[in-house]
Amino acid sequence: MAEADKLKKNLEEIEDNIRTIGVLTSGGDAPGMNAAIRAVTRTALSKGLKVRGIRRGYHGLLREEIIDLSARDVSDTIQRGGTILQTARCQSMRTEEGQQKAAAICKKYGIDGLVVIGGDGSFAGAQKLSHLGVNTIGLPGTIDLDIACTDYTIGFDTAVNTAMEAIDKVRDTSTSHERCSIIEVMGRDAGYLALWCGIANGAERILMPEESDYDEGALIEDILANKKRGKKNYIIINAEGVGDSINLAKKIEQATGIETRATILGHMQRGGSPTCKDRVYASTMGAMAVELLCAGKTNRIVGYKHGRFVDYDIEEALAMKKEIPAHQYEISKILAI
Ligand SMILES: Nc1ncnc2c1ncn2[C@@H]1O[C@H](COP(=O)(O)OP(=O)(O)O)[C@@H](O)[C@H]1O
Ligand SMILES: O=P(O)(O)OC[C@H]1O[C@](O)(COP(=O)(O)O)[C@@H](O)[C@@H]1O
Ligand SMILES: [Mg+2]
Repeated sequence: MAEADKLKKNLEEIEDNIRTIGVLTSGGDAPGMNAAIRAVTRTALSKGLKVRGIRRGYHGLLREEIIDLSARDVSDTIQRGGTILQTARCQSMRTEEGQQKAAAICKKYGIDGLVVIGGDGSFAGAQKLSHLGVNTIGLPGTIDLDIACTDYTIGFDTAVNTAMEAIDKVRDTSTSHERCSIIEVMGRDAGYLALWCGIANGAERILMPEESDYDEGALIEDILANKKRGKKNYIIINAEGVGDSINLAKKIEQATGIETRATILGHMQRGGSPTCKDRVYASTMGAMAVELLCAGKTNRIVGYKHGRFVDYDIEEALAMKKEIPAHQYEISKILAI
């Protein structure tokens, strides 16, 4: 048999081995997750596979909250925020007992390939399942953009645009009253939303968890100097992980005499209809996850690096470190003069 025919036959055999694909969303929800679920479902169905949706992440898997998904079940979902499968955080999945139970449930329901849409924590769970014999592929789904192996995560584009539009509105009133405004964006451990909004909204100062030991005295000085330069407001974008925006506003007002208000954007950043980019990239990644499973791959994460969709070994991906791009942070400071 010619090499090409052998390869084709091998691939067909591997495809035959995967009969049922499961899909779940885990960790914080993110706009575009539905586009990914839809793409996983329809790509798998188009290959003659069965698709099972697992509700409420690993929590639902352990409770056997498993439903069949048809092409129609994912109709009218690509434009919707949130996740139609619901999501959860699940402590017992962190234990060996929980992981073994989860793998046994996958086997019970014939799930031989599983797509996990979530962040680093969710991938750690996927890795454990892969070691227990369930073929798993992770898709990066988080508004935080804090996954090292990829330049893109599902939901970031929508969330950052939502936050940017909200901050523009706060800026209008802040300028009218010549105030200092602190706007708190999400990001427990990650400053990407803050950095991008800081640049996009022309903020005077960006506070990120990665640079959390900022000098409060220097900040007060800068606010006063900014006023002397003739600027009509002072916008601070504060990432959730840095701390208490309301308290900081009080301190600034006391020290500078400038009226200061804090706005916490909160969960509105996680909702809403996904942008075109989130729909298209999430669809591409969802389809790719199924292709990888059918090619016999497991323990992989799909990423987008240097303009291409790629896949990485989960261990390798979780070991990568991601840093806030220093040059972008420097640019934000220069542009604030
Ligand atoms: N080390 C781990 N081993 C197994 N499962 C994990 C591990 N870390 C997290 N998980 C599972 O993944 C879920 C989501 O993780 P979390 O860190 O909250 O969100 P994200 O996936 O967005 O980073 C956790 O609630 C837990 O069920
Ligand atoms: O909704 P919760 O449970 O309060 O979590 C808030 C956290 O979730 C996020 O929105 C998303 O984080 P994950 O995607 O890692 O779950 C963070 O920005 C935020 O700090
Ligand atoms: Mg996370």
